[in-house]
Order: sequence, then C-alpha cells, then structure tokens
Amino acid sequence: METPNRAESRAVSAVSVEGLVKTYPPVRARRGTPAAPAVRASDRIGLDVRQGEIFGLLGPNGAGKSTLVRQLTGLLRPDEGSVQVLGHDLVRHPERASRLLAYLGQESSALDELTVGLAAETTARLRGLETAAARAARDEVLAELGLEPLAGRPLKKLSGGQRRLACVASALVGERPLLVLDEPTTGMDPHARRAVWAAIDRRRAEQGATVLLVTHNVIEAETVLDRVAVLDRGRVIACGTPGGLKAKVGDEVRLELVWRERAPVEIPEVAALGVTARASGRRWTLRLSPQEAREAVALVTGGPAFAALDDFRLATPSLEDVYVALGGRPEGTNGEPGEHGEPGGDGVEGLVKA
Ligand SMILES: Nc1ncnc2c1ncn2[C@@H]1O[C@H](COP(=O)(O)OP(=O)(O)OP(=O)(O)O)[C@@H](O)[C@H]1O
Repeated sequence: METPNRAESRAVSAVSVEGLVKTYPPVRARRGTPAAPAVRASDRIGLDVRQGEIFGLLGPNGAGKSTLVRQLTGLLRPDEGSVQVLGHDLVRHPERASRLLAYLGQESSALDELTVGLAAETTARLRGLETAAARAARDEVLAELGLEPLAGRPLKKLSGGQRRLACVASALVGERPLLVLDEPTTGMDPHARRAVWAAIDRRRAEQGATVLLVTHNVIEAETVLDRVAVLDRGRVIACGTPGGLKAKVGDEVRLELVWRERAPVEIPEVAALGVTARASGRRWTLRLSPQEAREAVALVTGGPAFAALDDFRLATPSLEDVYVALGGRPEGTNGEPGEHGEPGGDGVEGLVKA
C-alpha cells in the first residue's frame, strides 16, 4: 500500500523520470571520418522534480545533461523509460510539451533572423496570446531584462551575450508552468546574469513556476538551486540540496595553497601533503579533516615552507568539492577526475536518490 508521503510527493511532482535510457547509435567510418562507437548518454536515469523548485542538472561536458533535457522536453525519444511532466506522458505525447514548458536550448538559430522584439512577440503568440497581450508580454520581458535598447536589432547582429539574453527573453515570455533552461547565462556579463536570475525567481514566486536548470557552473548553481542532480557519464551519481550534498563530504575543509614558483617538495612534510593534493599550476587544493588542516596550515606557515608560499585559503566544502569528490571534474578544467575523487561508482551509491 502507498504511504501518504509517497502519494503526496507524486501529487506535487512537476517532472518525474524513471528508467530513462538513450543510446546514440555507432557511426561507421566514411571517407576520412573515423568510426564512432555507440554512446549511452542516458543510463537508467530516475529523477523527481517538485513543483515550484529550482532544480539543477550539474555535470561535466558530455555528462548527458542536454540529452536528458531534450528527452524531458519531447524533442528526443528515449529508448526506454518514462517521462511525466505535470502528469502528462511526454514519451507517448511529445506534442504536449509546448503547452507545458518553455525550453531554452543551447542553439538559437531558429530566432536568428528576427529582431529581439519580434522574437519575443512571436513566441508569445505561439504560446497562445492574442496580439495585444503578446505585445504587452513582450514589452514586459524586454524591460525586465534591460533589452529595450536592442528591441529593433536582429538577433544575428548581436554579441553572444546579448543574443543569449534575447533568447532568455523569448523563453520567459508568456506563462509556462515549467521552464527548462540549458545554460541560460552562458556568455553574459554579471549585470545580465543578475537580471536573468531575478526574472527566473520572479516567475517562481509569482506564478509558481518550476525551473529545471542545466549548468556546469558549480559556483552559480550553489547560490540559486533548491536541489541538484549530479550527472556523470549518463548516470545520476548524486541528488539532493546543495547543503545536503555538502554535508555528505563530511566536516572536511578545503585548503588551497598557492606557491610562489613551485611547491618545495624537497621538504618531506610538503611532499607528503602533495600526495593527496590536486595540483593545478602553482595551486594545490587539499580536502582534509579540521585537525589535518590545522597541522597543514602550521606546517606551511611556520617552517621553511613559508618562504615558498604565496597565499593560502581555508574554506568549508562547496558544491564544487562534492562534485570533485563524486568523480566530476573541477570547473574550468578538462582533465580527469580529481586524484582523490572516487570514480563515480560504488563509493557514492549512498548519495544516489532512490
Ligand atoms: N547527436 C549525437 N550523436 C551521437 N552522440 C551524441 C549526440 N549528442 C550527444 N552525443 C554524445 O552523448 C554524450 C552526452 O552528450 P550531451 O550533449 O548530452 O552532454 P552535456 O552534458 O549536455 O554536455 P555539455 O556540458 O558539453 O553541453 C556525449 O558523449 C556526446 O558526445
């Protein structure tokens, strides 16, 4: 028998995904193009996004975030599994997606020929608003995002950040209960970013909108998200609130050491620290217990190592630490998982949402 809690959580679910599998087929080698193997971009994904929350999908390049949202928005058919959006089965009825959700993808080519104003107005009309209402909605969203001075300019003649902002305006125009935004603030300056987050937050506060946000900007994600799912190689390797996920890293603190030129590894204690450090140029990042951190700070500030030290910083765990601990790659790098991070397998099972 179903417990009241489960029944209740189902009732307020905006997006519910179960057992989602998507494999891109292999590509045969042709005229100088090498063959590519099949890619399982969604590997039995299960997710539940509650109504009214800002839910993030976080993961490195190629983790499968866009593939997942394209299935959630009815644009890509899964091989297996179910997708329910506000109670509608979008695998069986992908055509219903346009009534339920606004989707901002990574590409904007469909709107490129239109002016900023016309793109917003046309989208509003397509979402069922009458001419006068569509124009009012257009004016409102352009004012909200500071786009009025650019209203008459075609998107293809704007800078990257301006074009992205215009695309956000079109995504937000006309009310949709679910906003699916794939990297909405890419290329934007801080002023534009703030305007976008304020506009998203307003739709949640005033319209009760649910927001599903794709990002690999860990820092930004931490401040705006209610909950986050971390994707890696097509799998959800963790899901929870940013605070909850951070608590899973325990009471570890992060110690960052910046060396003047190079780390003085001829000092045995420094060499020992280096074994567990993630090194990036002159910077070492360590995750340590509070006691270990105290000892490490005493070592690098008190002894001969101090002469080689340029700067250091102690911080409580961030979402980025969680991400690295789970086998994700730190922001801004394309390298392999952190040296002391588990490879996203057994060690993190306890974090994966049931
Ligand atoms: N149309 C396609 N055909 C074949 N493989 C694809 C296709 N689209 C994506 N892939 C592969 O599927 C995997 C997941 O890609 P996806 O675009 O979903 O990742 P992502 O997490 O959105 O990445 P990014 O952060 O770079 O946007 C990658 O290995 C990618 O190379």
